[in-house]
Amino acid sequence: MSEKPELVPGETRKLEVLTAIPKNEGVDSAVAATRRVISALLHAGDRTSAEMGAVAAQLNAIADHLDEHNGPVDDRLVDMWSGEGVTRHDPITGAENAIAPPLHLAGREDGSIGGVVTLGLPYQGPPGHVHGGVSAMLLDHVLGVSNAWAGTSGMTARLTLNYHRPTPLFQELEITGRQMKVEGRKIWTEGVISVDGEPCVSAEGLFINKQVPRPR
Ligand SMILES: CCCCCCCCCCCC(=O)SCCNC(=O)CCNC(=O)[C@H](O)C(C)(C)COP(=O)(O)OP(=O)(O)OC[C@H]1O[C@@H](n2cnc3c(N)ncnc32)[C@H](O)[C@@H]1OP(=O)(O)O
Repeated sequence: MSEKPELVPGETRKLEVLTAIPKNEGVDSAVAATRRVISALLHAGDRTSAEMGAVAAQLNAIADHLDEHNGPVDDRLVDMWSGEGVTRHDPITGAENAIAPPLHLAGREDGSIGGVVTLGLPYQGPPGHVHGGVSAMLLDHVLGVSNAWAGTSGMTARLTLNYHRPTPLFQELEITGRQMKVEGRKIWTEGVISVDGEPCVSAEGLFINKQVPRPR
């Protein structure tokens, strides 16, 4: 992940994609297929007429095949962190991560960032609505990327969530974030998840300017 230099007064940035663009080949295409499987399994449940024993055998065969060709996890960690720019593996935006919805984010000239995402059954909490922990995960990440976009990043020290109304599944959610203030090592950042312009969840984060070293 590259850090952007601080904006000087009067400087603006063009809109910029801040998340990995999924490819229709390689691991990205397999991950996209896996997301379909996760969703379809949850949709199926135990009342399905599908033969789940056969499904489990097929999926285990795929996992065995991948395990046979995978190297040590330490090497993979180095590989994950070797590039500059956006991450491809995180659980919110990662094109290589099947648990990521995935959310796509872009930086805006006014210093904020934003993106849209529609969440399905794997992210359900209350009936037909998004799990509160999932909203917190999305907002933590969006606040973190907002800091990267603003040029001063840190680790989450405190995240305060306000849940204003239930967040619906199967509807387009807009998620925005903005760095508000930096004082010494302390960074204050805010974000919101909205539907049809109405806020569902808002977040205030305190981040501390500290970086965990990359694996080498
Ligand atoms: C483009 C793509 C990019 C891609 C960008 C990808 C973005 C990913 C974003 C994900 C963000 C995460 O999930 S990060 C992972 C989740 N977070 C963590 O695991 C953090 C775990 N906690 C820690 O490591 C530590 O506690 C830190 C780093 C937060 C702080 O430790 P430290 O560095 O030793 O600092 P410390 O001296 O304790 O505190 C410094 C000052 O902050 C205050 N402070 C510290 N913690 C708190 C707190 N919880 N609430 C209030 N105040 C606090 C202290 O009182 C002190 O104030 P004063 O005395 O100076 O006034």
